Amino acid sequence: MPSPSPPPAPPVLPISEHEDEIVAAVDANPVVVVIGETGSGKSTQLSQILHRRGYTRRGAIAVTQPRRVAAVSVSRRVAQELGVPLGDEVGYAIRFEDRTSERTCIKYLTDGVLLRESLSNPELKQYSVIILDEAHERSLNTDILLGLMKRLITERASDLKVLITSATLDGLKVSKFFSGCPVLNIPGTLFPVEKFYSTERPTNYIESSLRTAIDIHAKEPPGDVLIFMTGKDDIDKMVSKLEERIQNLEEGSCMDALVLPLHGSLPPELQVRVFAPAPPNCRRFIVATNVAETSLTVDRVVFVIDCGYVKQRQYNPSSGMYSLDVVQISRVQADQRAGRAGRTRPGKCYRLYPMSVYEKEFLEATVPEIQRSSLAGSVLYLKSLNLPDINILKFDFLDPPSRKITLQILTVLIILLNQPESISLLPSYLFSRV
Ligand SMILES: Nc1ncnc2c1ncn2[C@@H]1O[C@H](COP(=O)(O)OP(=O)(O)OP(=O)(O)O)[C@@H](O)[C@H]1O
Repeated sequence: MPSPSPPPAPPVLPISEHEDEIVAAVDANPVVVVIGETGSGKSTQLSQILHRRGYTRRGAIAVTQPRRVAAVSVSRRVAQELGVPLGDEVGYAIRFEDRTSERTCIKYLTDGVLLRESLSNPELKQYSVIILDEAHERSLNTDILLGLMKRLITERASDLKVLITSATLDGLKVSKFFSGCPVLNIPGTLFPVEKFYSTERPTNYIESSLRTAIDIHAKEPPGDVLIFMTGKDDIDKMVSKLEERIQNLEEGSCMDALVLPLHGSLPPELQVRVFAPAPPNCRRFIVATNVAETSLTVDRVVFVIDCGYVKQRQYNPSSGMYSLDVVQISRVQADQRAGRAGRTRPGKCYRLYPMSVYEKEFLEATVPEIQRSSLAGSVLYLKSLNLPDINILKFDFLDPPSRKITLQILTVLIILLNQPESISLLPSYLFSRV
């Protein structure tokens, strides 16, 4: 049998050049915030650095990811770099799938899975280090984990280290939240990404993305294309139209092409197709939602097309309902999207909006989920997690809701539990946003 090919040599990434500084900060502090540009090596290298420097002797390292596909793909990459089988020293745990073993000392998991683990083991004693990666996404789960970490570092005084990492998080705010913990800024990316802007917002971003994709295919050298769409419907439309237009190109005028969708409701075995080797002389078009926005490295992606929109769940206080709306992305999201190119070679990002829109209309960062949710919903969610010894009124949020309203919500929820018919008598502000 042929012997397996040796694992690729780990790349020297900006973060690796700061190894001593990172380890010194972690040695000396219970919490450290690491801000590093996209592609600098936060997701794949921090866990390996701390493993190398002895932090897994007393427990495992947990690294949270906001999305399942990222937990799977990053753990696979780290296992490959360390030359170990996935599920052994390096593994992952996502909803419905646990690929870890007794030997696992670096575990990638979604923030939801870590929260569930904290129900059965409130002190999370199995971990010596917890890394909350991509914290800038500010999902409700991340915000709850930040509060839990604050409590844990007091309870587990000297035997737990927490790292909070992000490409763009407001480091000072998080540092203040954690009593002035150090913030390490790691400059540098591996490869440059050239950005191109449209002169105006397209009236139809699907059509505009299609034209850009075909243009790249016809004129640019080999390299895969990652196209950001807002949701499954857009993706399905885009995939079929793109396949049709590629077929209509003059035979022999372009290399072969393969179009692949990537979104959260795709079964895991179809999601991971984007990481499989491509057929030779073939350009792949990966049409994705924001699941491809953070932590993901798809080897050979050289071109990114960013429509500038995202589908976001938000609460509407006047109707008392949640809706999934297509909204403008934030600058942080735009930079994360551009950062998917230029990871393994120089890249290009086509932004289907003018630079002035990026600079003046996009929000700096995505509005935290807690501020897009109904306060009653968030309180109920926190209650439903059934976290031991949690007093919701005292729960430490990075952006805490008002104590007065939280108290009213709790009172109302207790009343509703006993008299559900009284809901129509309640003032609507109780169900408004945090
Ligand atoms: N699956 C992979 N195949 C090839 N190279 C990879 C892979 N995963 C990571 N890399 C290399 O490691 C680099 C760092 O990746 P990593 O995910 O650790 O960065 P990051 O700082 O967490 O980025 P981001 O904030 O954008 O997620 C990539 O830019 C790329 O060069």
